[in-house]
Amino acid sequence: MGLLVDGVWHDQWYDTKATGGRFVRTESQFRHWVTADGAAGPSGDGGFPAAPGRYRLYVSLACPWAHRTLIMRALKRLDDVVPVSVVSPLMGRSGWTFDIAEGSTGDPVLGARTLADLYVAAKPDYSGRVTVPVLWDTARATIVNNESAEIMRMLNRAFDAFTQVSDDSAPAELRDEIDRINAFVYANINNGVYRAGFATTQSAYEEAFRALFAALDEIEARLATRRYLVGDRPTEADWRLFTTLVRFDAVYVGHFKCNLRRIADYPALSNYLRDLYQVPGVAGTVSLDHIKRHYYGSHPTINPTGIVPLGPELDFSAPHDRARFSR
Ligand SMILES: N[C@@H](CCC(=O)N[C@@H](CS)C(=O)NCC(=O)O)C(=O)O
Repeated sequence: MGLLVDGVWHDQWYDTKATGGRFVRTESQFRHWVTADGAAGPSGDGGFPAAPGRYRLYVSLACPWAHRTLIMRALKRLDDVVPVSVVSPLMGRSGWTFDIAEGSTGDPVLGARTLADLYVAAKPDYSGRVTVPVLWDTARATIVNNESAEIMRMLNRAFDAFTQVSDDSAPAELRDEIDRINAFVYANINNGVYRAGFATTQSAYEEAFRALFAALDEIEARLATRRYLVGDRPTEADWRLFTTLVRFDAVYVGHFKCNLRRIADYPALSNYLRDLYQVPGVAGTVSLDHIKRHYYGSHPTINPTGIVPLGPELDFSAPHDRARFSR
């Protein structure tokens, strides 16, 4: 694990000293948008028109943020339109790599050895973290965007001319409600598990842990009376929650010490998780192998032996009770 300073790689762990042991996630820096016609989006510059095969998505199958973009690509059936490269699950001293022997698909575009090579190719003096997901533009040889929330919204609509799937997972009339739930889920659950797991003081851990389980209780209550978080079809809000839930019992309970309850102990959340998993296309985006190998193998300050636990037994394909809610 490390970061780039003026384009040079430095191998160092997160610095939590300045923040009282709290893990604070940094802002993504590449914020251009692919749009249907190449006009500028909500941030960054224009000049990135949607086109089949032009943009490549770089993901880790382990990473919950990258995972949400991969789900959107699967739901919109953009597999041939936006090709994907998968990094190796292990994030070691060189950060994310394209080590094929370790499970990466490699990088056919630049023949890069590490993800940092892509960041430097896009911006030779880049300073900051080298994170997945990355949306790369092969025409301009640069990073369009490295913020998963925004890449999700691009995949949701910008490529509609090249897919049969016109579904909108963030429809305008539900947008305010989706944004409200997303903010709550992000702060307390998606990022909450990391704030618990990467805390370096007891009080920072306890603060994150309490907020996490209070939020899960609140979402459990909401999902006891409705099939999805917002509206009567799965929306972006559900997919953003899903990527944390699907990792929870395998990784966050043990590795990140989020062990008050498992998702399996929540009746509504566990059925909801299976319901979403069984949506066509979604199961193919879930790799518990990459997920477990990444977390247990890449954080030596938390798990120095790197031993990957064999359990728990999980079956997301088992029947669920969610069809009782009318659509
Ligand atoms: N805000 C970013 C966060 C992405 C992120 O933090 N990804 C993690 C993997 S789960 C990463 O690449 N971390 C490497 C690092 O922090 O050095 C997004 O949602 O796209």
